[in-house]
Amino acid sequence: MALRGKVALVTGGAQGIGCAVVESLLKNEAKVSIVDLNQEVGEKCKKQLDEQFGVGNCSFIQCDVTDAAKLQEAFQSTVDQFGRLDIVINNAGINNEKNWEKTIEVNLTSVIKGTYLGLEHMSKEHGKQGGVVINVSSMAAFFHSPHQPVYTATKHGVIGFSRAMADASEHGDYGVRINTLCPAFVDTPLLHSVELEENMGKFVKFKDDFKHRMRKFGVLTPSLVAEGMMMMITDSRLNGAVMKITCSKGIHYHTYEPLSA
Ligand SMILES: NC(=O)C1=CN([C@@H]2O[C@H](COP(=O)(O)OP(=O)(O)OC[C@H]3O[C@@H](n4cnc5c(N)ncnc54)[C@H](O)[C@@H]3O)[C@@H](O)[C@H]2O)C=CC1
Ligand SMILES: CCCCCC(=O)/C=C/C=C\C=C\C=C\[C@@H](O)[C@@H](O)CCCC(=O)O
Repeated sequence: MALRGKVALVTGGAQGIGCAVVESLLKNEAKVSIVDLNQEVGEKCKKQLDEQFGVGNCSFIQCDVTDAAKLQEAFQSTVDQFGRLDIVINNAGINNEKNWEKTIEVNLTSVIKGTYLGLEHMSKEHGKQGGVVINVSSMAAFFHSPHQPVYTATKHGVIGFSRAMADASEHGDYGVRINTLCPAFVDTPLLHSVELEENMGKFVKFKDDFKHRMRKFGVLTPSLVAEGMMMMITDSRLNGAVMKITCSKGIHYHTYEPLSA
């Protein structure tokens, strides 16, 4: 499955799920722009990927996705450097119930902004060639927990927004597919934040229940999540899809009842 000649932008691409997706994209000969808040981790990630895949195939742009101007610059810099944009993965996310307003800004508002910026650079309504947007939600949108009420709300929002935008894209003939990825627990640094009072606030007292769920439902690898992401990037039939990835059922799709009066 070659993506030779395609250009991808991945937010939160410096570690965790995002880094695994960046690696998969490079393995399939795409050019990739890594957009991440963390300068040190981002530069280390790019150095490693340059050694693995050769210089010139990926770039790192230090950017806080909640800074609208910086995010717009990151998209433009990507197009300036690689000449086009075909794939946008709005992956950056945090888990902070103390600073819950920030969680909404990163996990939902910035996903909306990243989707709209993707349309500016890919949609036929703007004279572009089309493309695909993958927005990262979570199985938390299907299995809520007392531990992370605002995180859960943001992930519900990502699904609702993405499905509505997929319909808008179809009705408006944008030529851009918009799909959602809902992993269960994944072995990344983010998962360990659930034990921290600085992240969870008063909800940290529920951490034992959360850890029980992790033991019950299992913990996925970032590489399996990247595999699911690549499926939604390359399957041109998928628009408005909601992919779930769990230990019990692997990669599968949520099915919705047909709309009826
Ligand atoms: N780890 C898990 O169990 C699950 C994670 N997810 C979602 O997957 C996505 C990726 O999460 P992980 O890889 O687990 O987390 P992670 O913490 O390992 O990686 C997230 C990356 O996003 C970056 N980031 C955070 N805030 C940012 C900002 N304001 N601007 C730019 N970059 C920013 C971080 O620097 C980091 O490199 C998130 O949306 C998360 O909600 C969904 C389900 C389960
Ligand atoms: C800080 C990161 C927190 C991430 C939180 C998160 O993603 C929570 C996930 C919660 C639940 C996962 C449940 C998985 C269940 C499956 O194993 C299966 O039993 C569900 C079957 C139903 C289905 O697949 O629709």
